[in-house]
Amino acid sequence: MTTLIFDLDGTLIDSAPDIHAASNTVLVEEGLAPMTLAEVRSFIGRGVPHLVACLLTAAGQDPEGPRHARLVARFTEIYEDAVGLTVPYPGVVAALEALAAQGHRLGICTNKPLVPAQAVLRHLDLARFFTVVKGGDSHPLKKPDPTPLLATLEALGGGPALYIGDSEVDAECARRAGLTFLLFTEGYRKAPVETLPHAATFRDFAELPALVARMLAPAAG
Ligand SMILES: O=C(O)COP(=O)(O)O
Ligand SMILES: [Mg+2]
Repeated sequence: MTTLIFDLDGTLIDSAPDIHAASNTVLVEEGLAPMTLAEVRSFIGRGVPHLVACLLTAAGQDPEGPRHARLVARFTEIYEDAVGLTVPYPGVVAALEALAAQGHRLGICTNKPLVPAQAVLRHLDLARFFTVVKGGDSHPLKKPDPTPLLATLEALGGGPALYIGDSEVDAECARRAGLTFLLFTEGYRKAPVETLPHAATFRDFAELPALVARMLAPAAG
């Protein structure tokens, strides 16, 4: 048994369509042009203030101007329970069931704010798997700072742990926290796999229970 901590957006769930829709609502309300799903997806991973700064920059606006705080507030309001377009990646539920049945303690450390993170976990019936969920606003610093990941681990009781995520931010956070990192390759990562520090990769959640078992097995020989 060990502690397994998961990232959320781009790892357990494909939430980009809801984040895209909320982004375009705030852009259009501001008189700015809507953006494509691919563009908005590339802005996900460092929390809402960063996402909004990217939206403003891409729209040719000052990312630090007075609009920033207004758009963060409006995005937060719209996105609080925007769950209708979000789905778990294939195989996620079965993998979590298998890992929970093996007695692993499961938690989440995401840069998504806590309220929408909990809303989407409830909506997709995933909340039952996780005893601890930390959001991007649960601590003063966000990933890649190691503080939220270490706080998640501590809340889960400490001990040996793996962090499972999809992005540069997660890889860097795990490295700084001293946790073994497993990279899900089908999420929102922008850099090539080989440029991210990681212990192993997987592209299908059906592979994860066996991969976790391999990572925890005492080294052969
Ligand atoms: O909401 C974000 O920007 C990222 O969320 P994640 O940390 O779950 O990938
Ligand atoms: Mg992610």
